[in-house]
Amino acid sequence: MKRKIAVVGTGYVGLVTGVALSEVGHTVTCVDVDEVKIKRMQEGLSPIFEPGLSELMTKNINEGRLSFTSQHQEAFKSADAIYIAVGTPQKEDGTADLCFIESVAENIASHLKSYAVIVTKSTVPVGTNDYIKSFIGTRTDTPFDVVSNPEFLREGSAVQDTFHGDRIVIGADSPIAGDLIEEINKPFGISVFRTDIRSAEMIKYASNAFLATKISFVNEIANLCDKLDANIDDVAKGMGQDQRIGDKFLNAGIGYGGSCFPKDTNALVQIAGNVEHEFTLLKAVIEVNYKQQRLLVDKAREYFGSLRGKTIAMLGLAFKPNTDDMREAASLVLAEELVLAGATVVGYDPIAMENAKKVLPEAVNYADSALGAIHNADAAFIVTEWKEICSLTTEQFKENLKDAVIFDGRNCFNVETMKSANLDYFSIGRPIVKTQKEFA
Ligand SMILES: NC(=O)C1=CN([C@@H]2O[C@H](COP(=O)(O)OP(=O)(O)OC[C@H]3O[C@@H](n4cnc5c(N)ncnc54)[C@H](O)[C@@H]3O)[C@@H](O)[C@H]2O)C=CC1
Ligand SMILES: O=C(O)[C@H]1O[C@H](OP(=O)(O)OP(=O)(O)OC[C@H]2O[C@@H](n3ccc(=O)[nH]c3=O)[C@H](O)[C@@H]2O)[C@H](O)[C@@H](O)[C@@H]1O
Repeated sequence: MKRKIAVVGTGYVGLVTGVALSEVGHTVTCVDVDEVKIKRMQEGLSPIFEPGLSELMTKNINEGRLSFTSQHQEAFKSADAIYIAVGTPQKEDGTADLCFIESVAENIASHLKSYAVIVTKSTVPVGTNDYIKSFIGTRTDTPFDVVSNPEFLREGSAVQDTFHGDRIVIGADSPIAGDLIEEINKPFGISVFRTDIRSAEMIKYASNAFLATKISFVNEIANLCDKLDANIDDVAKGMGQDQRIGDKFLNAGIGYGGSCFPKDTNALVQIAGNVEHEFTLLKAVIEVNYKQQRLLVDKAREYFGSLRGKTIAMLGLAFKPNTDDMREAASLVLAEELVLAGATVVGYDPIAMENAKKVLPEAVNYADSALGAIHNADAAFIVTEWKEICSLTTEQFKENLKDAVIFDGRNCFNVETMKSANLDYFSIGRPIVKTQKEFA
């Protein structure tokens, strides 16, 4: 059955959710407090870069199933379900900031005129849905239910993940409300896991924390490989063939960034702290990632002796390929450290450049191509493994770089190829190729 749905918040999660729900036949109105964004979307323009999103958005607007408004009451009018997809950023102390959730709860309490299921897609600490329920319940007489439906999409493949996810988690204390959300999701054909609200909230944090743990673990193994002359490529392959471990999320590099792993791991440490549980393991995961994000600067400093006066080409600025999102990107940390060390930074990213200019240190310069960035630079830092960056050739590096040295934070290039091209090459947990200079 086709339903009428409101989606509150049109970021990576809200917009993709709204577009996907309209694509499977529901009538969706997305609401956001950002009027500039709403105007853009009303004109059929996506405010974010996400492969495949613009096309689906235009299609569903044209077919009359998808619309955008800045008025909550318009979106909520006769909605069967109201999806909350606003941000839950990190506060100074690491806890999740629920101010946007509260403001949506106020919006719902003021404008809810008929029964609706309120669906929380945002990542929220355990107990938040109970809070939303009592917050709204004490402010309106209109009946409603609350369901937790955490989101597992990844940026850069959000559309693909939404249509082909591994599972849909529905946490409901009211079976009727849970059934409605299951029915809404039926056209996706993805298996559904039903549980209670608090467990659903915990599944989201536990999943992100586990994936972050896998990354920090493999990075520590890579750091050991560096010291013991083993090769992380083969170590990860050998580990991954054990089905209990699995071969996904074992790519060593300069750590995890993005809008979720850093904030959600910090939030879970705080959530544990609130019930007097010291989450020692997760604290270590966070600490490992902190060091890992700075690793290329340490390696370059060791190589050159001092970075003062050196020009470093930073290739890739977004926190991962295929996104324009700069939140908690390793490039932020690296640029800051390089500038502090007296180096000149020339950045390049195929898509995230405009967003990068807003958040990277002012001293950073930009090139309009990868080749432009490495031209006359002393060294190249590979920060994000965009296809365009990984397909640079050894000839291009040699023709353009002054010192012909590459510090690869994403293990993009083949070690043997670098060796035969006579390039100095440092990656994470793989053999060093050093042909020209003595280590300082
Ligand atoms: N970005 C991601 O890949 C994923 C994010 N999540 C979670 O989903 C939630 C949303 O994340 P993003 O989409 O990245 O957020 P975002 O920050 O990109 O977008 C949030 C949007 O909500 C709007 N907003 C704030 N208050 C509002 C209100 N009262 N009414 C209407 N709109 C309002 C903002 O203007 C903004 O456009 C977070 O809890 C996040 O942890 C979960 C899975 C994946
Ligand atoms: O809650 C969220 O927001 C989302 O967080 C992550 O998705 P995302 O951050 O978009 O991207 P990932 O592909 O998970 O990458 C996160 C970071 O980990 C790094 N990473 C990933 C995998 C790997 O093997 N090694 C590694 O260093 C990436 O470079 C990136 O910086 C999760 O994968 C999603 O399931 C989840 O919904």
